[in-house]
Amino acid sequence: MGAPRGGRERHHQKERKSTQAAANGKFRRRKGRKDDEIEEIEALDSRIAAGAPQPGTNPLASVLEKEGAAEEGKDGTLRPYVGAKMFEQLPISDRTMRGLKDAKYTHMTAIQRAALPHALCGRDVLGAAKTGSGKTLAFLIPVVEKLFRLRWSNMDGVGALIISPTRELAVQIFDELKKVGKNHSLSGGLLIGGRKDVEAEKDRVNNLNILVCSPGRLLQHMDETPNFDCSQLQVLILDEADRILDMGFAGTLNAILAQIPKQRQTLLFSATQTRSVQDLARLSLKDPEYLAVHSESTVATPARLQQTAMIVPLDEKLDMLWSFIKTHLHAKTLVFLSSCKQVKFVHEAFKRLRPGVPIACLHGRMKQAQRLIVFYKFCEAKHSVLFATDVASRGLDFPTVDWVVQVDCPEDVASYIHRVGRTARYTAAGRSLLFLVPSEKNILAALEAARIPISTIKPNMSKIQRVSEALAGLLSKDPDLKYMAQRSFVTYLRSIHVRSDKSVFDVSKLPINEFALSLGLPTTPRIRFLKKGAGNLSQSSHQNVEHEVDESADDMEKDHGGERTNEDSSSDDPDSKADTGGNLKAGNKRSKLDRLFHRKNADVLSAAYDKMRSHEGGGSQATGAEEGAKDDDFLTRKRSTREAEPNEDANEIVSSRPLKDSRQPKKKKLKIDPNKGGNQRLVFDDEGNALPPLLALAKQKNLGGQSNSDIGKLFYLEVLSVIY
Ligand SMILES: Nc1ncnc2c1ncn2[C@@H]1O[C@H](COP(=O)(O)OP(=O)(O)OP(=O)(O)O)[C@@H](O)[C@H]1O
Repeated sequence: MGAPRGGRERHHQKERKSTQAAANGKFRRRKGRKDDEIEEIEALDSRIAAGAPQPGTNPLASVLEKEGAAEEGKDGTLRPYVGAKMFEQLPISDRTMRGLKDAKYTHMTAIQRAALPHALCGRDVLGAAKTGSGKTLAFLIPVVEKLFRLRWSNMDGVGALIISPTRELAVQIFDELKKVGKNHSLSGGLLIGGRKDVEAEKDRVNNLNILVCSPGRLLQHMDETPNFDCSQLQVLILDEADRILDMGFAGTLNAILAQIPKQRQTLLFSATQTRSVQDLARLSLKDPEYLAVHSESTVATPARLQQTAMIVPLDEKLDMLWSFIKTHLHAKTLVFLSSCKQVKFVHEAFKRLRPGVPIACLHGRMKQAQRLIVFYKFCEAKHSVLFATDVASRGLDFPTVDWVVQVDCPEDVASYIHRVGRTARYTAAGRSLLFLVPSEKNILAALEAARIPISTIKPNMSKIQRVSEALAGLLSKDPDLKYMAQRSFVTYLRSIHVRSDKSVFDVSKLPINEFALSLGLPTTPRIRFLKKGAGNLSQSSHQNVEHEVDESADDMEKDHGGERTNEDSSSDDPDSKADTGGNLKAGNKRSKLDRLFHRKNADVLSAAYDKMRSHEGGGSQATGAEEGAKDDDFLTRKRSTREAEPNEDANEIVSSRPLKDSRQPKKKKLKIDPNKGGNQRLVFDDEGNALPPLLALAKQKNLGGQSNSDIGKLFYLEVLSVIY
């Protein structure tokens, strides 16, 4: 039964009226929102212009009288912001402020206090600050704010490029961008090598406003993607610029710079600044503000980092590493080796020996999805050991790393600083241990000259657990493992051979036959590159010399030659160079070592070894490990060098945020807004193929209990996702 005709008509009229009223209301609300936004932008612009810091000054030197968010413009004056200590004192939008609050970012770190006032004014910045001191936010906030104040929309295309040296770092920056930008209606994308479906990216890339990229992939899009348009670009960010150059991306970077507008803002950040970065800055920055916030610091590494070195004969390195792991079963440890092949071998061999703690490896020859699985797993692990090459040394923010162990000596001081910087991040404490073979002792003087306080310690020999025999047993049963050991042996010697500073790296001083035995090899592999000019190192006189290791096999693993490729090549990775003679190039750079050592704006660290000893029982060290002894039993003090003031950084980094929070593992948030037009979330399967949207939605529902492959998928789900 229907309503009487007149009644139904009246009912429809009423419905139409209310729909129209709702539409008008919506329109008014939307218009109101727009007006509010314009008003907010005008207010921000005025405040930024009125309070701009003097060019050439460091805002850290100023102090704002009144803390907290005073009410804006009540008495007609515009609130100053130079010298601000809290984000809410800055002229930044309400949307960004809400994002920062949700992420529990309230107080700024020193580099943020120094760089943000200049960067918000649109100035170019060359920023240097210690590892773990918050450089990422120092460049992300200006990016988001600039585009917001320009009322950038999807129709405007690419407004900002953020270039990172490694894929993992790009992923991490993208995670941080999502926190800061989540309340903005800007879109962002992650463009990194190692994914097959570059075609799908090509369809979307033009609609995205902020691109976080590795250099190779970005240039690939610039060259191959029809209509890829960066002509409206407003901001360029170069994170870890010196690493981008060290990895051989100078050519790629030049090609990128040639294709973007000269009229733009450029921000360039790194914990270590080299001559090449200064050259790059001259080329790509205009009247930049040089902000080196820790240059006056008495130490160049984080204040809460306790650093030690230990002289370890080459043929005892694995015993020492094994003993360290066994005595630190309750720690989270990052172990650096110099090449992929060493990482692969040590990881595989130790895995078979079952140390009693989860172990994993990360290097540039792994498939991209696998790399991200390892990356996220290590982020979330409480007790774990990760064997890595320098692919993990820059910028990566693994939470709660207790120890960084450098089994192989870093190439230079900058490399040392970045490696140890994976621990003691933000306000956390951490420890590091450097193994040096006797002939590498000279690097200690260079580290001291670079204001790095490092104590020399010696192991407690009664705690040493030998592994060579166990390795020999494994290798005798497994030819594949034996081959890995041979290649690890050759690659290590080659890495020393190509380094130019012979006062530290002298292959002729190494006990190579003993080294081979220590890896479990019954005979010493023959090494082609040592035949000539290897000084007193004579392999041929040794009866145990084996057939030459087929180095051509190594060569076959070389990068595909170019810096750009769509596939899983290592083109975006430092390892591709490290394993294949790329060190020669790096070796040339070593002629600049002296200048590096005397660099003024490196990082900082402090921490007396005495304090380290008294630290016993704190953190998650080996206390309570059933199988192992305590670390302090294993490591004993020999000599202490310069000792820094314990709380040097206390005034520079203040946060109301509990320490625990800064060390929380990053949880991925997946948000779907089906009403959002323009940019669509792309979803890829394990092979990197794009999935239809509905299937993608179905898959996202199952992300609760993540298997390994789910974690890999998480990364792909976020490629080209929208920032809400
Ligand atoms: N203002 C802040 N308040 C609280 N935590 C912060 C703040 N700024 C940064 N952090 C946290 O400090 C840690 C280190 O920050 P970030 O990774 O940006 O350091 P970085 O200087 O870029 O280090 P690296 O030189 O190693 O790349 C991160 O976990 C980040 O979330």
